[in-house]
Amino acid sequence: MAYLELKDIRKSYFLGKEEFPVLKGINLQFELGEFVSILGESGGGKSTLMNIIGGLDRKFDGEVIINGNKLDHSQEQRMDRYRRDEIGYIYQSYNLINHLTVTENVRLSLDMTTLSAKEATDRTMDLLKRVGLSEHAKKYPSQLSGGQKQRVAIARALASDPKIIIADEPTGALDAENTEDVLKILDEIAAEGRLVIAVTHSQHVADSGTRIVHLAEGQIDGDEHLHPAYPVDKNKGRLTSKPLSFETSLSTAYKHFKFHFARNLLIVAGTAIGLFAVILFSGLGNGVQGYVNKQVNDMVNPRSVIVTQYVKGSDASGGSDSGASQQSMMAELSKGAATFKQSDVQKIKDLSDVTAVQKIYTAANVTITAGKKSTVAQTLTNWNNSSTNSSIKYGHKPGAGEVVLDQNTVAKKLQKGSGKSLIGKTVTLSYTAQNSQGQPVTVKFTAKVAGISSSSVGANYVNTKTLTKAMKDQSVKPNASSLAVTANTMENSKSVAKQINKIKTNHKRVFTANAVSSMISRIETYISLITNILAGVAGISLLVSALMIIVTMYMSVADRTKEIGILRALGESKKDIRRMFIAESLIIGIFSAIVATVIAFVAQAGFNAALSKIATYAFIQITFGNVVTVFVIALIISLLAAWLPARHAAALNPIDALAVD
Ligand SMILES: Nc1ncnc2c1ncn2[C@@H]1O[C@H](COP(=O)(O)OP(=O)(O)OP(=O)(O)O)[C@@H](O)[C@H]1O
Repeated sequence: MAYLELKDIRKSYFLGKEEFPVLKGINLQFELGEFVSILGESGGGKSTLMNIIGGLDRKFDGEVIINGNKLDHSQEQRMDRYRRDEIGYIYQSYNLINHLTVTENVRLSLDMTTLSAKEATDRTMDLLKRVGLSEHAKKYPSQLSGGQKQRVAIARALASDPKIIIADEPTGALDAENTEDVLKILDEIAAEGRLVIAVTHSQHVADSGTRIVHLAEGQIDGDEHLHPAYPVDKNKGRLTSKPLSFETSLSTAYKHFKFHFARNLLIVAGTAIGLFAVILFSGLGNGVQGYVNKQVNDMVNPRSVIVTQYVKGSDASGGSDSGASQQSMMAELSKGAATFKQSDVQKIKDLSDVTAVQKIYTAANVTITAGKKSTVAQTLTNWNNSSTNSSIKYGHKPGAGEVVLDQNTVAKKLQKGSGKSLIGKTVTLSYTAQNSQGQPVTVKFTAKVAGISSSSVGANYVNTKTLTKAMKDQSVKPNASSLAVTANTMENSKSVAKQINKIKTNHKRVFTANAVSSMISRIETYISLITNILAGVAGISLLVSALMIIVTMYMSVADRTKEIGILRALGESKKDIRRMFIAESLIIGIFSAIVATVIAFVAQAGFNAALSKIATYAFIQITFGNVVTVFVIALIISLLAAWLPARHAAALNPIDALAVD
């Protein structure tokens, strides 16, 4: 039984409906150890026949029988394996992969064998030595002569230890000396017990083999045995093939990425800008949200509910979520409203979840004098449950006979510098109020500065007893402007506010209550709205990034069409080709995400340093989660962007791909 048998092979090409028969019933038998030359006129169908034997062409009639088994083109994986195991291709135009070195070109098929990395390297070096190219191992194909390129191609064809070597005009582009070298190697290959089938126009080449088959008009018109076939050692071990691993696809993709580094760098830069925008805007959202929370929490206890007397028409929604702004709340505080009835206050105290109710007294336009300097504070409030220690920058909360002054609006005007040195000094405070007879009187008292506060609304605090005593001294009745109600938890503060708003006396609503936490939620909603708008802008740039990757991938497929043909001829499957392009796109995506993250952190440091002049707060706060999100987005974009081009590449017909110039 012949090792390779062709039975009635017929093949036609079609141009439109017109049929052009090329092979018209080829019957041939080949043995291992033969060096067969196929001679024939140009256009006679020699290459077509080789593509059929090589398992690249599937549209033909007849049978190719290898070692007793018929090739079944409907079995994609078995055909890939056939090309990997049985066939080594040598082309007239070498068909080396330009972005791989000589070693890497030869190694390609070995990556599809079960050899270990070291064994594969050793075999590669042995093959290069055999074809006399050890010294050129690290060169790229463009740095080799024609003869050297063909010897690399021979080494590559031999690498996976195939039984059949197909050489399509292997010496067509070589001078006489190189032709002799190549013929000698081909003869040695046959002598090793392989079947060498060489297509040639040259009688000299044909005479170097063991047999000459002549093809004319699509039929065999001559079959001459010059020498007997070389003997075959049937016990010789063979390499075992395996499908390409994902790591190899990844490393091939990385080599291509590196080879076109400048171009890819631009793509990475473009993609990174989109990702950078996402990461930076997310960080800005976090920072601003954190800043506002801090500001609000520093100023007022988030568990507190500020309650004022209900004035008809002043609170349209009547709900706790009406969300008073900071200014309106402070304005309410300073208004000086009608007296809270003790019985009404008791109703608040009786509510579940309420832990304390305290009156807030507010004096407006208070003149504060320290030594020879004086200034006017817009409001002065007693220290109450809604006040927070964190609003005090230096010193402590006001005890009996003590006051805390706002740093920017008061302290800095009384003392140069931070105002810290005022702590411990005594200041005089005075303001005008009405006494119980309705006459204007000046409430005046002294207090020791206990601390300096710093908040965006400029709050000055005095000890409650100290303030009420000073009022009483001038027969001014202390009227609370509002109540500071404290809920047991921040979450409950909203429901407490709702319940307070529902309190009725004689069927009339009594209070307007605003939970501080509602105010925070409202602000957070605005911030997340702005953050989302910014994310939308970033989304558009991401879309552009994705388009860039798609264009790059399509360009890459176009660039590498020939390479795809070569890899398919070497036995790579459609899946391997798809994976190679997806891997390259993933590399671009990951590089872009890394670049974006690095730039974002640099920008974060720069912006935060610049913004520290406005407030000592990190306005951009990139979290680990933001970084992870950007990497996930980058991976998704690159996968999506690679999908179509990769499918297109995998679907290419290997023969057409090889024919591309
Ligand atoms: N894809 C194709 N579509 C249409 N016709 C084709 C195609 N490929 C080859 N042919 C035609 O088939 C015939 C045989 O081509 P083939 O390349 O097999 O010849 P060849 O014997 O190898 O020629 P040469 O010695 O010049 O390389 C030629 O007439 C060619 O024009």
